[in-house]
Amino acid sequence: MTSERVVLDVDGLRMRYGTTDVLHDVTFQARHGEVLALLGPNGAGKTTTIEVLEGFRMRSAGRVSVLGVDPAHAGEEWRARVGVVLQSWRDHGKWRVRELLRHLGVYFSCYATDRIARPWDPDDLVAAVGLTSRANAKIRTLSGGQRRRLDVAVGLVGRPEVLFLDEPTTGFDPVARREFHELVRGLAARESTTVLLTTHDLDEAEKLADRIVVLDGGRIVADGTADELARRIAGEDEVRWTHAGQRHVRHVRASTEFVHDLFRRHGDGITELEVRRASLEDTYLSLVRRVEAGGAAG
Ligand SMILES: Nc1ncnc2c1ncn2[C@@H]1O[C@H](COP(=O)(O)OP(=O)(O)OP(=O)(O)O)[C@@H](O)[C@H]1O
Repeated sequence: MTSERVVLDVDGLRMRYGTTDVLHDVTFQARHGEVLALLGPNGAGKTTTIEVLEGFRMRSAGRVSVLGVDPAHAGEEWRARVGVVLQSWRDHGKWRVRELLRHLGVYFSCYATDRIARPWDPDDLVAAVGLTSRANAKIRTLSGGQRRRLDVAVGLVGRPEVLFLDEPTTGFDPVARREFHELVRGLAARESTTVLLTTHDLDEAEKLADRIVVLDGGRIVADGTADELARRIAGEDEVRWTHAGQRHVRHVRASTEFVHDLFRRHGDGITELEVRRASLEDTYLSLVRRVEAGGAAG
């Protein structure tokens, strides 16, 4: 459930490396408890955007506020309220999972508030990321997907109010992916955590995100719910039917009227009717092709 409070506020963000601009005037907001997915082709600027918001990169221009604070000048207290999932726990191979989480949690205890108990209890946290059976295992014995779950647990140990996830489910098997999606939805629903994630998995974006922001060539080319984007951009549904023993396929904008008309003309002669609405994948591909061809974004 989202409230009106703006937690991420990005206005006119620009990033330049040498003489190359990689982010042009990026503007978006996320509200308290909202899950926002950043989508876009390789090199679109997703990681750069998320790293500026995490306070790990200095922007070239624009205004950025995370929990009301500019990440470029934020202190320890702000950092304790922000969760970042890094892939940096590979070097702690001799540590055990619960032991590492307990150790890292100590740092957050002085940032506990009346509302937010910090740190997250290590046993509850290993359960939340599905690592209970490996809680006493040494990190070097974890599988790739289990290490990635540990990365997520490390990002969560301080019960962050905002969580940044850069391609979080790379290397997850389908079960781990499903559990991770439930974890993120649960964080947003129960803890009102605001989540910004990047992904190349359109299915993941559709399942997880309240809103999707599509970046291409450093510019925002679409911003809305998966349904809004589909309606605004792809617009065409696929209708398949059989008539007089012949299979037909048509792509139409107004499929309901088209189907009415089909039945008016052929009545019971229509069999095996299927209507497929434009998926997020159709929408995304149509959008990226349009941008590549130099057309206006939707
Ligand atoms: N340190 C850097 N110096 C120069 N150019 C950089 C640097 N980091 C990123 N870039 C460039 O900035 C652009 C955006 O990169 P970024 O990593 O943000 O894209 P991305 O959308 O996350 O891509 P991917 O999906 O491949 O991870 C790319 O053209 C990249 O080459």
